[in-house]
Amino acid sequence: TQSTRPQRILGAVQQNATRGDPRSVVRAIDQYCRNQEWAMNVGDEKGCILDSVVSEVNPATVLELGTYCGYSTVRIASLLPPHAKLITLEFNPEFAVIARQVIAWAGLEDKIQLVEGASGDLIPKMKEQFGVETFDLVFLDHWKDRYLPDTKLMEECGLLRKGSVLLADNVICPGTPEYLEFVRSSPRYESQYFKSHLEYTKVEDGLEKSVFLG
Ligand SMILES: Nc1ncnc2c1ncn2CCCCCNC(=O)c1cc(-c2ccc(F)cc2)cc(O)c1O
Ligand SMILES: [Mg+2]
Repeated sequence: TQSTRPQRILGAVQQNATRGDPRSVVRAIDQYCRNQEWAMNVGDEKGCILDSVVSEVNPATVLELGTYCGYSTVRIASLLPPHAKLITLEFNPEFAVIARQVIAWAGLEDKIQLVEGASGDLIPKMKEQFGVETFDLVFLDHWKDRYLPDTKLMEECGLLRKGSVLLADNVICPGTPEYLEFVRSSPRYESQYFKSHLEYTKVEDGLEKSVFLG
């Protein structure tokens, strides 16, 4: 039977990456997606910007919206301090099955909790079900029309504190116009655009970093 793209990405990891070596997992996925077939990972160019923001924030708690195959999940978790935790939400069960195996190959199961479900349903349950107070860093990489409603939802649920950092992928391509307008005009956020390119292409895209001011 025909394999799926996420299954082929997992195969590339298992063939080319070293178990327990997260950076080799990231490299294997980038090489596969650049040379064999495109996939919607944040990729190596935007990934370097992601790395610098993660290192700067040095977060104890991270929320990722949209896991896909776990590329950015592994990339972020590989930079976290010892007791830090990353919760990643994935809607698609097929993607979740693959992401769990990619995360296991990287040896990062202890830092990462993958939860299946829609962000709009799970965000209000974060405190009671996952014992989270607030998130130091949120990486938004899910449905582009959910970035704004979910940001408002996180505020309402008390999941953001003064200084929490939101980092949003794809603010140009596919684009998140309502979200951009909101974080750039709201007095409660300090935003900065990092110009880059859509993963594995020359098309413009970028990351928007927004600090919640409380
Ligand atoms: N827990 C949850 N709650 C809600 N939605 C949830 C979810 N978990 C998952 N999803 C649903 C996310 C579906 C994938 C989102 N990402 C994207 O749609 C995406 C698309 C492109 C792209 C660009 C140019 C093109 F020509 C084609 C595609 C690039 C990217 O970097 C992207 O991240
Ligand atoms: Mg993306």
